[in-house]
Order: sequence, then structure tokens, then C-alpha cells
Amino acid sequence: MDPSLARRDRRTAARVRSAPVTNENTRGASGGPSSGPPTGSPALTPPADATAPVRHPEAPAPGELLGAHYGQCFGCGGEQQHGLHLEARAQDGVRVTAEFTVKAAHQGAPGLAHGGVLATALDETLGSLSWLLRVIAVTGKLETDFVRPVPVGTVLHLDAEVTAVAGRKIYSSAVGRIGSPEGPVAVRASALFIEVKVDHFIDNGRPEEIRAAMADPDQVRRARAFEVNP
Ligand SMILES: CCCCCCCC/C=C\CCCCCCCC(=O)SCCNC(=O)CCNC(=O)[C@H](O)C(C)(C)COP(=O)(O)OP(=O)(O)OC[C@H]1O[C@@H](n2cnc3c(N)ncnc32)[C@H](O)[C@@H]1OP(=O)(O)O
Repeated sequence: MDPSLARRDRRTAARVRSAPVTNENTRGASGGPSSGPPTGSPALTPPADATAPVRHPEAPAPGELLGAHYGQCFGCGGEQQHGLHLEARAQDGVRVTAEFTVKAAHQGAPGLAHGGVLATALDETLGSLSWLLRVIAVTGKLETDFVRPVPVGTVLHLDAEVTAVAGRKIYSSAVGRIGSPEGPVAVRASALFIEVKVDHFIDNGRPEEIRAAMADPDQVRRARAFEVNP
């Protein structure tokens, strides 16, 4: 590489590393991730008749690990060798935290996490909020801001919460911070999840995986647990 280019790259890298943590990147008084700047998409703005999310009375206790909703899930499944192995933990309210370690297999550019992998980690963390509402929901829309590059080896600390509910529509947001729960914000997301019934998977999933899931009593219990109302 041209030595002047390499020097410029090093200066850019130093600037990124020393960038101040601005107010917009620090946590709000609620402790949740909703303190970031509003995102632009109208579909991610709750309608006027939306209500505050209600934590299910039988939701996992704050601090409890949620476990995988499906062993083969790319985001959280323990049986998925190529997966992200994200472990989410219930928090107060309708909020979860999760940690994701960026590995060499997650690179886009040399030494840096791929944006799609980071979006997956955000999607999975947001998806795990379903455990606290005890509904099954799938991602309808996911908007992601990539604020800082995330080097391989980073532990990304994710923090997600449901902000509003309108019928089947669940509005949520998340941030991912570098190195610690108080670290600089690297990624942000706003999402719209749509509540579905277990038939969504039975009707649409590839038959061989559906058959295997339905033959697994533990999987059936996990799926059905979401459909029990208070
Ligand atoms: C025993 C068997 C074993 C089963 C095991 C199961 C265990 C499962 C446990 C937990 C699973 C959780 C997995 C989490 C994984 C992480 C999260 C993901 O990656 S999920 C994968 C990616 N997402 C999708 O694949 C969705 C694909 N899309 C769809 O299937 C449909 O589009 C769906 C269900 C989202 C909506 O379709 P509609 O026909 O049901 O409903 P409509 O009427 O279209 O939408 C309802 C409302 O939502 C709005 N809406 C829908 N999509 C929207 C969008 N993209 N943008 C804005 N609004 C949207 C609509 O405008 C409508 O609003 P108005 O009620 O009219 O006000």
C-alpha cells in the first residue's frame, strides 16, 4: 500500500478510537436503549392508539437467561455451529440485554464485523423480547444505524426494549455498545415485529424441520408457552 495512504488510514483509525462519547450515545435516565435519536421511518412510529407494553406476569425474572427459542436458530441456537450463540437475559420492564462476541468468521472488512451480522445480532436481541410479552412475533421491519466500526474480538453489549404495542404490531428499539454496557454506541436499531401464531411456522417452514420440531416435546412446549394468555 502507498505509505501516505497507510498513514491516513492510521489517522482515521485513531480519530474513530478517540471519538468522544456524546450525549446522544449515552444511556437515558430509564437505563433503556430508547434514548437515541428518533429514526426516520414512519412505519416505525407507533400510531396514536398504541399502548405501553405490558410485561407478562409469568415472564422470566429480571436477570434470568432466556435460552434459545429454537436449537437451530442462527442467532441463539446452541445446536447451530455456525450461529452467533447470542445469550439474552431478561431485565425489568419489557427489556432484555445480550452479549455478542464478534469472531473472525463474522468479518466484512479485514478485522471488522460485517454489518449484516451486526443487524442479525440486533434482530435476535429484539426478537427475544417476545419472551417477556409471551407472544410469538416475527420481524416485519428492521432499521439499523451503524455508528462505529466494530473490530473482531469485541464483545458487543446489546440492550433492547419494547416501546409500544398496537394490536399485533410491536415497536421496539435496541443499541449495541462496544466493550461494556456503558461503552460507546456502535449500532442502533428500531424495529416493528408482528405477532403471529405457531401456525405461521407450521404453514411456512420446510416440512422436514417442522416435523422434527413437532416431534421434540421441549420445542413444542417452548412454542406453545408463547400462546398462553394471562
Ligand atoms: C411446533 C412447531 C415449532 C415451531 C417453533 C416456533 C418457535 C418460535 C418462537 C419464536 C420465533 C421467533 C423467531 C425470532 C427470530 C428473530 C426474528 C426474525 O428474524 S423473524 C424472521 C424474519 N421475518 C419474517 O420472516 C417475517 C416475514 N413476513 C411475514 O411473514 C408477514 O409479512 C407478517 C407475518 C410479518 C405479516 O403478515 P400478516 O399477513 O400476518 O399481517 P399483515 O396484515 O400483512 O400485517 C399486520 C400489520 O403489520 C403491518 N406490517 C407488516 N409488515 C410490515 C412492514 N414490513 N412494515 C410496516 N408495517 C408492516 C401491516 O401494515 C399491518 O398493519 P395494520 O394492522 O394494517 O395497521
